Amino acid sequence: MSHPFENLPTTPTAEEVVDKAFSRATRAGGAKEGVEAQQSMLMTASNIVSDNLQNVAQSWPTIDELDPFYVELADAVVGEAYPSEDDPGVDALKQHLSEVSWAGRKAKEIRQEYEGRLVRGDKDTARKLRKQAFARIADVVEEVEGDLAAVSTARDALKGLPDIRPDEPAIVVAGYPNVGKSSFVNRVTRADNEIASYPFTTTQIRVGHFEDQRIRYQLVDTPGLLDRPPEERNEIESQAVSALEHLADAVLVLVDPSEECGYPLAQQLELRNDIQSRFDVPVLTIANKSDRSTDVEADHYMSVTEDDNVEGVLQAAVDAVGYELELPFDDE
Ligand SMILES: Nc1nc2c(ncn2[C@@H]2O[C@H](COP(=O)(O)OP(=O)(O)OP(=O)(O)O)[C@@H](O)[C@H]2O)c(=O)[nH]1
Repeated sequence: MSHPFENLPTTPTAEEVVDKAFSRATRAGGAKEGVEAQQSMLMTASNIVSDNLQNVAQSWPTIDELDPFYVELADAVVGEAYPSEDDPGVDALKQHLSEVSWAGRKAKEIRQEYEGRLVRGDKDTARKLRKQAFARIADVVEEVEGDLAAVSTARDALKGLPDIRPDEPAIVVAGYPNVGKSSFVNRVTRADNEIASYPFTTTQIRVGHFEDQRIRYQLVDTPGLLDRPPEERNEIESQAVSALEHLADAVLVLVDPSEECGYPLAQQLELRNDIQSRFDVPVLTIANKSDRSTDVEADHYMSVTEDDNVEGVLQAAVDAVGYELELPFDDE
């Protein structure tokens, strides 16, 4: 499994749950007669409803136990998927899941309540009571119709998350549009279609991979997130940036001193300063397009299109990550 939401099963609709429960119940009842037939129908319908609804809730990971990167990212993704809720995000999702679970338990309770009464009556009374119980079970499922739909929406949105792993070293690439971020990522990650994109609000998260000393590194490009001043990010985008803070082991801020990208260098460096103050990991300033200009003080210079020092920058990024990962051992 590559991320905790990848294998979530499809969420049934309320109608599907009810249809399945009652059609199976009819079949089960057909095999028996009299009061027994009614008992069997009730039991089947109630079991199917409670199993299906409780499965919905149980198929989800316990969100609070996930890596904070996933919690933040899920919060942003679900927030985006629930535009009309007062308090969108994973808290709303948790609430929907708990309603669905409640309905599953309630279906069981209704069966228990009617079971005893069914045996005591004659055939006609049993039939009447069974119908009553069915109506109540159907009502309960209908009550969580919206919750099931919301769970389904969240599931679909989260299933498409890119394969980003918080337990693998991650180098985040930042910088204004057109400074050369995607040229860099494409240049250094293996070309075998490894770049996975995830459309996210107005933006994407792109992940590519490379290996160094048998360690797999993730190179995360975030066009639309870390490519403009923080005040221009909406709430959901800011949250996605918080997720990246949990993920990043190093950040490469690409700047284009030639200003061919269309943004003044001073503005690009301001973004770098903001990222530096926000991220708690090494942040390297990489001046790209060195074939055009080197007119800035940077940690490294490179030109992606000329292939100049691209490998050197990658090595510097790996070294920065290594420095981060080894820190705890240095304290001993
Ligand atoms: N001369 C020169 N041009 C470069 C260099 N690196 C990238 N470019 C050009 O700059 C333009 C933008 O590069 P991209 O890689 O698309 O930039 P980006 O930062 O990913 O842009 P967004 O995807 O919009 O965020 C392209 O036309 C590249 O060919 C370089 O080192 N030198």
